[in-house]
Amino acid sequence: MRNWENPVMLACNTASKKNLPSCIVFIIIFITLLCPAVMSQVVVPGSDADCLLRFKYTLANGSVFFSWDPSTSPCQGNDANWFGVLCSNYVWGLQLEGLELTGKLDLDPLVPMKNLRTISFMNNEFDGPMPQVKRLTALRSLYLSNNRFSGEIPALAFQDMPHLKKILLANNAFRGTIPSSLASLPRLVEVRLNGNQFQGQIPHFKQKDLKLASFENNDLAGPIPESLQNMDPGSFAGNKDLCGPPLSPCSISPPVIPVDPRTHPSPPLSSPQGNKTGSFNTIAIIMIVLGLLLVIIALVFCFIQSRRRRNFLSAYSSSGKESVESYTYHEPVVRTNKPAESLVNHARRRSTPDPGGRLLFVRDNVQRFGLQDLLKASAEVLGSGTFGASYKAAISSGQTLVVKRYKHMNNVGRNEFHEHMRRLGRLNHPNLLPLVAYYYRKEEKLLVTQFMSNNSLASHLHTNHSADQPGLDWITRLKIIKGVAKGLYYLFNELPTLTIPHGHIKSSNVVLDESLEPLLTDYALRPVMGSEHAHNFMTAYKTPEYGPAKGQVLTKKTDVWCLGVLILEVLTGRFPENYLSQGYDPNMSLVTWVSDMVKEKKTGDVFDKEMEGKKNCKGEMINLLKIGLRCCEEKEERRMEMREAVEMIEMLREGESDDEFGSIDQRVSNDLYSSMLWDDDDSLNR
Ligand SMILES: Nc1ncnc2c1ncn2[C@@H]1O[C@H](COP(=O)(O)OP(=O)(O)OP(=O)(O)O)[C@@H](O)[C@H]1O
Repeated sequence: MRNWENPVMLACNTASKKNLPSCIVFIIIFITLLCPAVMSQVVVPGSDADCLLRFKYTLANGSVFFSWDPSTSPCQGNDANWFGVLCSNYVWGLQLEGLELTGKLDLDPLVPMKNLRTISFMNNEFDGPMPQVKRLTALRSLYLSNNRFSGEIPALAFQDMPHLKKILLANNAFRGTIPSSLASLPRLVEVRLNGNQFQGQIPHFKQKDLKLASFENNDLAGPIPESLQNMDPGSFAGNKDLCGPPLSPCSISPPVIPVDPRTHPSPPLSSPQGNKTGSFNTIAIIMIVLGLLLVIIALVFCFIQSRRRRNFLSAYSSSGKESVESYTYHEPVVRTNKPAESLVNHARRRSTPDPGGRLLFVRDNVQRFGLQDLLKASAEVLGSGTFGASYKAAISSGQTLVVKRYKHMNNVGRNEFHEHMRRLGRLNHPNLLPLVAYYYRKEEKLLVTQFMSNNSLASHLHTNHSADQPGLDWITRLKIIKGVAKGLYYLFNELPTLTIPHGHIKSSNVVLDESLEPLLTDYALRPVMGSEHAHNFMTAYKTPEYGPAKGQVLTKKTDVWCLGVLILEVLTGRFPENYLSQGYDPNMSLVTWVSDMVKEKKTGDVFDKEMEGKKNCKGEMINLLKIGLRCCEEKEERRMEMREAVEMIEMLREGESDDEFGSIDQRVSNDLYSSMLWDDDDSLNR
């Protein structure tokens, strides 16, 4: 108070004795000027904003929420102004996943938020005890999986939570018994407790609607309650003392029947019957030993045979050494074309897929094949990317598939992985390469897609061209960008809860079918990707908003930036060198180069010299360049929305537009863009 009282007092002291009216005028002016500034900082106590800000201050590294600005409101209609907040006029959810948040989680500041229905803090590094949730009475779903919470959960932790339907606590370090209040939640539909150290018996879950319950990899014991006996046996795996359906029956020790020695006298030890039993036992033991020997010989034989096999498995294991360091994008398609046999010779025989495991299919309209079919197929290494290697495998049924091996998807539990894959399997768009099947093993995963005969956009843009292999012409490049934009827009609409719906947009993740129609690959993998690997290699993390100085918060506009870079790459034919370094480096950025060229009035020199068909298309090419640059505005608030970018790309025409600078020029004009002029470069008139 003192600080702002002083000028008023000072003015009034000087003025009051002689001129009271001027003092009053001064006060009015002062209040008029000060009030808006003060008001904008005022957050109504108990409001959503107030609760969220108080919650933010409890977080050890809450400073990452730079968008949680007290002078703005968390929601604007159904759109969120604040990062991680889910809005529908009011705040109904918080989704703060994969942000490396640490420390204890204190949810008390959120208690007054009576509309808060869902909270997710999955894939962080919170530790300490289970946060107190039962005062959040409106909660429908609670997601705390993949953190480091520990200790026992009090029996009544979930008491009086009438609406709670989904609880995910998987892959933490909770111990003690499963809280009884959890089993009594009236509307529970899904509960995941896998990957903890829960002990004792599973309580009797009474809910009729319970659809999914996972208890695997705990220390649970005793019979599985009758209410859960219809669940998948996999839900109980990894608890060595659990028994009863759907697992094997509990061993019941035979009842000890008291025997009356007068009615059942024991046979004498040296009776002839006893001798017969003894010799029978000896024969049985010999037979068992012989049987075991035969089994061992058969296993050794199979093992030797499998090492001789020249197939996908060999190629797979031979490149098991391929690491991130060996990734050189300068040769975008590392197409070895080595026959499988030569790969066998260099095989390091590292980990191989467990032939006993199963391929899981995520869509119905594909011909089924098994892991064994892939193992037998002749394989070709397509390349080794940042996640692992990709193999082309032609199987006997005639299908040609691509098997991509991911080594960095270990921060997610089995069930979440399965669920995410099923979610990807439901996506269906002509510009998305559909996931066909996948294989899950703890340390690595395989994703199977169809092989696309025209390779990747990267291979077309960055390999040497010749007379019989010319570079892509303008019309094809525009068609590709239009397809990519449509595919991205579909992802944005279908996966609205993902912070970065694609996350890894780059030209090698755009493959082309026989008519050069583009299909996006490697999309929506951030939820199942290890944090460290994602930060180091996914293109989303090579954008200006990501970096220690910028608060490290990615948003949907991160994908927009990557689309912009792809547009510039397609138009210039230059590879974005920044993708080879970690984080964002403006000095290596293609965006900086293009912007500088434009500022120097050399726009015409920006376009790929190998792009045919440029004649009479200058206006539309410049328009696409402008859209690319508007997608690459460093300040996110100036960057286009995906919807806007897609609409404008759709409006572009293959040929010349009515005026030289194109039909959409007004919508993308500002100082930089209006300085874009086409210089008279002969190469542009081809
Ligand atoms: N379904 C497919 N059809 C044809 N080519 C493909 C297919 N999937 C991948 N490729 C090509 O195989 C090569 C290796 O792909 P891979 O996805 O392993 O690495 P990348 O895309 O270069 O990098 P990252 O691992 O970061 O995605 C790339 O040139 C890619 O375009």
